[in-house]
Amino acid sequence: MTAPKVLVSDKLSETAVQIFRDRGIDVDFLPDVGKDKEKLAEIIGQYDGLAIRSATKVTPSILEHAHKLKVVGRAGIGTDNVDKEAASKKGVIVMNTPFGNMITTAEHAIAMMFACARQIPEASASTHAGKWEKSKFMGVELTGKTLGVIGAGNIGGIVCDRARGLKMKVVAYDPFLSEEKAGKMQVEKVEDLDDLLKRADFITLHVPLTDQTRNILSKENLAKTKKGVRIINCARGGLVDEAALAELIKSGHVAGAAFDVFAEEPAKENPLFNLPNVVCTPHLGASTSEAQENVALQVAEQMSDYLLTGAVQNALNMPSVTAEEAKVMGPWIKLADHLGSFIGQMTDEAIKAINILYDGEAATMNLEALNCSLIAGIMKSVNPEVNMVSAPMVARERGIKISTTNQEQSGAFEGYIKVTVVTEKRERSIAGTVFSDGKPRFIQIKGINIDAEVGRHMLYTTNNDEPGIIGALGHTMGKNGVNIANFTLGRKDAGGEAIALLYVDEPVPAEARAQLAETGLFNQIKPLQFDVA
Ligand SMILES: NC(=O)C1=CN([C@@H]2O[C@H](COP(=O)(O)OP(=O)(O)OC[C@H]3O[C@@H](n4cnc5c(N)ncnc54)[C@H](O)[C@@H]3O)[C@@H](O)[C@H]2O)C=CC1
Ligand SMILES: O=C(O)C(=O)COP(=O)(O)O
Repeated sequence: MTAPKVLVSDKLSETAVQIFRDRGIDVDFLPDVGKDKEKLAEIIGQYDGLAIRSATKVTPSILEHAHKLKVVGRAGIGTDNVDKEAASKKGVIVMNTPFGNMITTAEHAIAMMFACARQIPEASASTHAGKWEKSKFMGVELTGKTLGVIGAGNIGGIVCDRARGLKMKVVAYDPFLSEEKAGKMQVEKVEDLDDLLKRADFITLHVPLTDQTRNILSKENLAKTKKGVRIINCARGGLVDEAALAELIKSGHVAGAAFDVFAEEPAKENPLFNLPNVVCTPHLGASTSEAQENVALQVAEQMSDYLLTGAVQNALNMPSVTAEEAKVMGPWIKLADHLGSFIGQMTDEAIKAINILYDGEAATMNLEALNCSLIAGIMKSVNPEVNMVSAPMVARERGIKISTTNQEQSGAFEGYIKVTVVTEKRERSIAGTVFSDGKPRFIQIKGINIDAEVGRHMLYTTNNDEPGIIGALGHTMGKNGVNIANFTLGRKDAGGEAIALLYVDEPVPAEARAQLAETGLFNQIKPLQFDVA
């Protein structure tokens, strides 16, 4: 197997490069290429992985050129620079490092709050200029003031903790924050953003940029704030209406602002620039040596794990699979893919629903990952580009309802997976298990019990149970030079519906299938292919 190849297209710590190399991955460290979208589009086709920070924009047009790409790793938290929908469609996993820079960013928000409260940057510049303007820079204390935290997740939570240490009163607006957690954090949870806006002396933002949070501090909301408020944004540009804020600063309603992030970055011009008591930093929230080591190390480990073992951690568009799970579940993931593939190859009408039953051992596994594999197996027969990442989205787009049931061991097998697909015309089902040799087996088709090893090339036939079937199949394969590796038969009742599944060493040619059809013994003759590698 050739080594996977990764491109580092932003300024990551070289620790990442070392880790990729140590894990046997080819790596190109081109930290300026992320800013050059033409160059990135030109070279991205060579890479299995792309490691980025916030400068590289992973757009649909970049992804169009990313023919081999399997994973985008964000050494940091925010992934708003990655088009996750386009990546999912293309089957590319997007992962981030949700904890590596959270302390550093929270500390930056606190530093910005102090800087704004005491006008430190302007006072420093004035002192450097030899002006000694002692009376010009009158500040405010933080002790006893109310801090309004919008978004109390990882970073917001640390900011709350630090602010409590500074003896501030903290009110948090975060619909996903439980009363219990708020109680533990010693913050007051407000249900209504207006409540926070009216009461806060300082407001700090720590939400991701989404359709719900975009412009959360709109012109209208900014107007509801308390006179003399100071606003800190170390989360994302686009959360605050910068022009409206600039007007409120000029009018004296807002006493100051401290921004690390801007609607347009790199920010060369901005309505907030050069206003009194506005502190600006160039997206430095995560820029400490500690945080950069953390995120570089973590992203390189996560990407290497995925490329080398299939383990998935911190992905935004795929369920997590630990390295341990990847090892144990490997054969089951393969089985799920084969079951889906059987159904996909057999079905040529629109699928309405996929019902999946997990029994015994299978039910104890990471079912989300098994579902993804199974759905991918089904969808691949329509679109070979579909994989575990894109399959759920493709199924959703087609309006397919997916339901799963799990149950304790119910039969002779320690566990099995059964999938039933519902179309306009019929229901079709297949079940399979993994034997102790780690090989997936089909154990039931159409409710008929069988025991079939899965091969790259197979032939599936249905017939009425009558003499001559084995002979006809054996004779026809022999006549056409097709070697049979394994032959499985099953029937419902004597003389009733019967099936045969042949595992053959080469594809069964059309001529051989025509000869079988001519015998008049078969209701259905279907060549199948499975990805057994
Ligand atoms: N300036 C910088 O260099 C850095 C900025 N960031 C940014 O900081 C932000 C926060 O990151 P984390 O704390 O790690 O994220 P997180 O996911 O841990 O927390 C976000 C919180 O926002 C809450 N939330 C979501 N929608 C909301 C809404 N409509 N209203 C109120 N709350 C809502 C969520 O419930 C969650 O608790 C992100 O935008 C991230 O990109 C992160 C690292 C560095
Ligand atoms: O982690 C994040 O969300 C950040 O915004 C940090 O961005 P950066 O890696 O410093 O470009």
